[in-house]
Amino acid sequence: MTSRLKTLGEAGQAVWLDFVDRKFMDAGGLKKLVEEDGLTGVTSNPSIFEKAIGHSDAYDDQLQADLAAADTTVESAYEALAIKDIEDACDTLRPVYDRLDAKDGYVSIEVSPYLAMDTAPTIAAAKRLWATVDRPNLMVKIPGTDPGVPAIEEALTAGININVTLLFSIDAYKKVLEAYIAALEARVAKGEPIDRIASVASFFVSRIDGVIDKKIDALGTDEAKAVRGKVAIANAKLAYQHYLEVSASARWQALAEKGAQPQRLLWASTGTKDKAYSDVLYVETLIGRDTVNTMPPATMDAFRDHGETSNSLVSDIDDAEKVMNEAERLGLDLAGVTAQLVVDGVKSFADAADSLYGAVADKRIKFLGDKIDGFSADLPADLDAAVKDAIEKARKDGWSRKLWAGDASMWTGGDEGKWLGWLAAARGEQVDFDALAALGQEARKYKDVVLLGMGGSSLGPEVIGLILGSASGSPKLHALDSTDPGQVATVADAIDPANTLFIVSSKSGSTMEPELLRAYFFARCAQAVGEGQAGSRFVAVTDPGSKLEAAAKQDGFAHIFYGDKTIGGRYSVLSVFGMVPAAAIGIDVAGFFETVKTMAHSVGPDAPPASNPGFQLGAIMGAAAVAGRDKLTLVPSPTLKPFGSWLEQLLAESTGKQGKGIVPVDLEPLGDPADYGNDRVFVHLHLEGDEMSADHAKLDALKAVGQPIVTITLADKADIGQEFVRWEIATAVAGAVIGIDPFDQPDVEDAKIQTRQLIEAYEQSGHLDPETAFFEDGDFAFFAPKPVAGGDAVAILKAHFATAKPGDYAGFLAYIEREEKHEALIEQIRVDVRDAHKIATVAGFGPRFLHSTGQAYKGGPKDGIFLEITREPAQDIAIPGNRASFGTVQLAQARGDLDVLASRGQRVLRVHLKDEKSGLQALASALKVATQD
Ligand SMILES: O=P(O)(O)OC[C@H]1O[C@](O)(CO)[C@@H](O)[C@@H]1O
Repeated sequence: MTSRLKTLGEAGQAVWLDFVDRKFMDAGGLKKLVEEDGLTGVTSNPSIFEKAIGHSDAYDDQLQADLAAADTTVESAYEALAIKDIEDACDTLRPVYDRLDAKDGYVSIEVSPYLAMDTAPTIAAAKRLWATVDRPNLMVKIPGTDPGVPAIEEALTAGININVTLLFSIDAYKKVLEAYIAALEARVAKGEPIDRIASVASFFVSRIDGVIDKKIDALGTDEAKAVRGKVAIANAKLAYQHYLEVSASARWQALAEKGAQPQRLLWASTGTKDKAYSDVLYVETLIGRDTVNTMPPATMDAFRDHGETSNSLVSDIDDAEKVMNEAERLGLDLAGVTAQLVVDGVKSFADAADSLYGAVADKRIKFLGDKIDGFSADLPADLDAAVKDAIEKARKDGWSRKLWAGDASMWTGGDEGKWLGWLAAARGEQVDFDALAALGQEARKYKDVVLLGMGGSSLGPEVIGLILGSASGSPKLHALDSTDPGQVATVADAIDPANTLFIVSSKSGSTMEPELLRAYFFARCAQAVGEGQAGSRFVAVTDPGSKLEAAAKQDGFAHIFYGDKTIGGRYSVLSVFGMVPAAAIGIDVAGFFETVKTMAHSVGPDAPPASNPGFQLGAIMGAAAVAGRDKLTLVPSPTLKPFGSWLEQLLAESTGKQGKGIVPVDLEPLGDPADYGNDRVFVHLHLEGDEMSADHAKLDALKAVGQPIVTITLADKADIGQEFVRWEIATAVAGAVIGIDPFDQPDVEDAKIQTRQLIEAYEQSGHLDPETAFFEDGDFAFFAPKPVAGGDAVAILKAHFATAKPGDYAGFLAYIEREEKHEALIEQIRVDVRDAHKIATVAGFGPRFLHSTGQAYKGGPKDGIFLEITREPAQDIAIPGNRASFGTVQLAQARGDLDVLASRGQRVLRVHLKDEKSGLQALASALKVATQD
């Protein structure tokens, strides 16, 4: 028996299938429909692929094989899967296309629904899909939105077959038909053929009744009920009347004579949703010449079973008009409904795409295995719920796309969009791999590399140097980010200036410390190799047009590497600021980016927040900070211990402002559950193979009492580059959740100004402004804007920390040399204070931390209790061209810092150690006593 579906074809209506699925096609389902039911086309949309790919394993083999061949973005991974289905469908329909001489036999694939409101990217996507599939019976589907219409016209003009989707109103349809005609006319004007350009205008039917019928039910009157289930059909019939009118016009006839194919109306959304209606309602009522009905499988089965064909589309047109008039009289607002349906349609396809891309992103990460750093989170229920809310908000607002598009509305709506150059840098686009490889070769002639820079210009490269180390035969890296005379001397003594490459690194090119350090080391180098030769051993890394660039040119530096002004210092590690020093110690930067890119692909605009490693972490950090868990406590495994110093700056400078933000806690040894309050999130960064069983036991204990623990695992230390990307994205996201601009640093500037004033006064007078200790003994002198009561050092220290309350943190700001013995003593001090007061502790060496965590201490939450530590340097170092020595500058920095901290309402006390050698030990002992009992 002939299939009833074939009778539709006889009536001039093409039967298409609104469904794609690999298993169905592999089993020959599509071919069978072509052969037995006269099927002549296939349509797909994001919801269809979401059902096919997101909920089945039929695509896993291909995805795994694709990823093994080459990693790629989520969107490309998805497209490869979808395109394979579309190509197969095109090939199955190809005999139909050939038999009907291009009049039918088409298969549609939709451009990304995220683009529905963007003309230019839609055009680009249409062209890309057309070229990739490269089959004449492909149709690219573009929404008929206002921004979609010009894209449709341009794509058609370029010779691409177009299925216009999401049409609900006759007005929108009219514009689309006009665009089709204009495109054909444009081709004729250019002398291009038009006979094989095909287009359908997909008019959605049942969705209209879905909304209108609800309104009718709400009215509840008999006259309203009389048009129930009729408005969508009437609307479609009148659209067809417009088609007929235009087809009869002279303008169309002129094109038809040149072989133009009609742009067929395609009835979409023809599955019956309301069980009260016939399951073939939206097929039987809309049968007419030169149309298409694309049906979901169930509707197709129903029609095959009991559908009746008649010339329905052109019958009862008067009735259709009456229904429309009645709808208007009843105030059903069809115009408003159809406009809203477009918005809802775009949104529902975007939602489907979120779920589809999410499924692909999750599988991609699973199949990448240990090529991508692992991530898991154990969160208490309340935080877990807040994180899920933040993720859902981010998804609904399209943050992963907004971030990459530079849309500042996800933050404060300020100038955030101008500071996103680091995204391209994460894809390796800021650096010139060949130039870096050449530098790496050149640097092999040196024994050491000394990097002079602060904050973002030194911390990232230092982390790379410490974790990855120099390649064999390449120089050793010394990052110098201090004015501490002891620290400067340590580096100066460790190197031979004649056998050293100096990298002076400053984005702004005007930061005081690298300027002074450059003056010092340039003079030493000149002394060693002769005036005029020193420049050849110096490299500058700076943003174009900076003062450092001018100085480097003047002094004949060997190279100047230029940064990107749209990247802030703390986000600059994957630009020249991190990569020049990395190259200098022999790291293969191009190879390094292979692993970095895997993470960059994972956090792209096409990775929805729930499946995006950067957003997952950022949502946790942001939601936790908002809930008062604002002390992000890093627990690194031994090899990864240096990472925190880079991370501290990123988190603190980005989020710590307007009294809000995250206070990073690095290098505080893990304690027992009783040592912590409710203000922490622990992030365990683990390199497989690193031994830390004692810490694991402690983390398990913390987990057991409901402390939030995030675990990040690296299979190889070379994968540390992925963490730069993950944390940069996460920080930007956390900033959005917290509600601040993560790219400015408003409070660091104040300490710099304060310091400059002190130094300028010194340059004039030869001494720093006098200051008076409020208490002094043989070991210490204490300074504070408000003296702390107490008869001796222990009592003063005790009184200072006695103000601690839950949620506060103690900060130890040490303007002394950063070396092992000092680090160990500071660690001891931190543990004593933490265990005594149950508060988080942070520590920084000055002036290094000023360009890093200093922002959060000044601008972030006002719950810090700071102890600043200064000392009398045993040996000071003069700076060429300056009256002030390094020791004086450092002291001025400490004083400026203290003043600004105090002015921001933080509790501050400065202890000046009289004896450089024994002073810190004496302080640790005093604090031990002060924190006992
Ligand atoms: O690279 P530059 O311009 O010398 O800045 C160094 C550091 O100083 C800061 O501006 C803070 O003082 C950081 O943001 C930056 O990373």
